Amino acid sequence: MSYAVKEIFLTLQGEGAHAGRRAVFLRFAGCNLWSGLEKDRASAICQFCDTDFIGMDGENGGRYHADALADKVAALWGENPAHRYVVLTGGEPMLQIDDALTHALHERGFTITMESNGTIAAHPAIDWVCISPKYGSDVVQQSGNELKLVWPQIGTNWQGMENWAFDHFLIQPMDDAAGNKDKVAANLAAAIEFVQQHPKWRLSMQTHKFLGLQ
Ligand SMILES: C[S@@+](CC[C@H](N)C(=O)[O-])C[C@H]1O[C@@H](n2cnc3c(N)ncnc32)[C@H](O)[C@@H]1O
Ligand SMILES: Nc1nc2[nH]cc(C(=O)O)c2c(=O)[nH]1
Ligand code: SF4
Ligand SMILES: [Mg+2]
Repeated sequence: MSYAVKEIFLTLQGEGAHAGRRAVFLRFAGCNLWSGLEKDRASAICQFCDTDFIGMDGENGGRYHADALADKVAALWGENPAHRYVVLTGGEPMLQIDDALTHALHERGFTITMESNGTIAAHPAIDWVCISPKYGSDVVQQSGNELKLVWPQIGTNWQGMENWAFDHFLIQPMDDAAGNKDKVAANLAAAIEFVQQHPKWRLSMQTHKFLGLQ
């Protein structure tokens, strides 16, 4: 099996309970909730995506086998073997993650986080499962480490999600893919209001966006 990779880069985890942690990001190409083409955005299940995940043309992108991919992740991490941390994202990473890749990353000492929309069951070897549900999709992965709900999503049954088996419940304000500042401000206000009303949930900011990181 080979993997279609959009990009791989060293940065800090920007979101969630591990925000601020040094991390190699491995972004897989392709998603099951949107083609990634702007012409399809309005008819997609997930319409607010902030990410280009089409093709293999990004930094260190390409088609890799498991060992070559894990070697590339390790090379980007660098010499220090301690606290090795990789974030598998996309696109939808569960379309491609398998035994061979998780094994190759673990062999090289990495702790593996995955950012997934939860429509495909998480691979059991992943160390930290972050699920971000999308309204209108069927979330089968209702357990893990963090549930990161982008807000607002009209119609979302967040009350039902409070019974899912996660350690952390996070609300992340929806960024506007078209860059509309008024929408961004309104979404931030709605997210703050939500957390003020529902203390089970904590605010997750996309800190990389204001830190100037990738
Ligand atoms: C690009 S997605 C890739 C992983 C997976 N497909 C998913 O949706 O979880 C990575 C994270 O960014 C979040 N995200 C995407 N677009 C966003 C936006 N416009 N505002 C805030 N978070 C966003 C997703 O919900 C997810 O938590
Ligand atoms: N720095 C940084 N942190 C992130 N956390 C989740 C991200 C993602 O796109 O999955 C992301 C990302 O794209 N960049
Ligand atoms: S599910 Fe994730 S990668 Fe797919 S379109 Fe939505 S936010 Fe983007
Ligand atoms: Mg991102």
